Amino acid sequence: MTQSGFAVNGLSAGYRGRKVLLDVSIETIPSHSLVALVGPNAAGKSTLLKAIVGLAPARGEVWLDGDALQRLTPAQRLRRAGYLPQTLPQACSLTAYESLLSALRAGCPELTVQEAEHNAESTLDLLELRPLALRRMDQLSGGQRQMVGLAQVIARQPRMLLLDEPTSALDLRWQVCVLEAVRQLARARGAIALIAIHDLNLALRFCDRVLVLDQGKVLASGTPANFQSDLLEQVYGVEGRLEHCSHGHPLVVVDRAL
Ligand SMILES: Nc1ncnc2c1ncn2[C@@H]1O[C@H](COP(=O)(O)OP(=O)(O)OP(=O)(O)O)[C@@H](O)[C@H]1O
Repeated sequence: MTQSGFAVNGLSAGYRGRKVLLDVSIETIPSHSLVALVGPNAAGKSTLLKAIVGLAPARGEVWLDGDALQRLTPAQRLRRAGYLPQTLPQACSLTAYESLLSALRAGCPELTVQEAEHNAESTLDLLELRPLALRRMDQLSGGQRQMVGLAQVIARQPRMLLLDEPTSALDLRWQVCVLEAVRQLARARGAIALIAIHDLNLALRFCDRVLVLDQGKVLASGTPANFQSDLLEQVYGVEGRLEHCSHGHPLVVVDRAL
């Protein structure tokens, strides 16, 4: 692959001989894009994100701007693709700002102090986190710590963002703020974001493409407008409908579990 963008070809991964991802391929995702990675529990979403950054053993090709990421070390991959795990950052005695700066210095040692401070401060502004800057991490709520974790990834300004359920601990307002901020990064800086997310309505509302993973395989991939309601039964085992809200956005309504 020589063009810019991100793609995966024939990626398989597993744990101790048990296969979890089976020959996953993702067509080229261009710059400026947000892609939602959806699917039921244990489908392999986290494993896919980890395999991309080299944190889960995998075979296959992962391409970013023509470079084969699988030939790089996990540390080198993490420089290109910022990864937010499902786990929250440590509840330590550092302030949110100190923890952000320290993650930034560890991840981007080439930055001067002024550059690191500038990146940290612009990230706090983007995510509206100034009010938390001087609060200790061990005195923040779970959602607040999740926001700081996201800030740690965004402040490094990676080409690609791999976010594992970045809104799972957040209330309605912060869920929207996070997705708007990631979309702004994609649109303004040309970043690519792959976001594992359970909330189909957020995925359909904010992402350019939705990738449905089920039992370790890509079952469907398309724009939100092409999302098929049959997938609700097939993948999630629920009876549901796809409606459109008064603003025209697709909306998933679940009637019952089957
Ligand atoms: N470290 C591990 N060791 C062994 N098996 C694992 C490990 N991590 C995940 N698995 C297994 O791999 C499968 C896929 O897990 P994964 O976390 O990738 O799914 P997921 O789609 O992210 O699920 P969820 O939506 O519940 O977070 C599951 O069956 C899980 O039990």
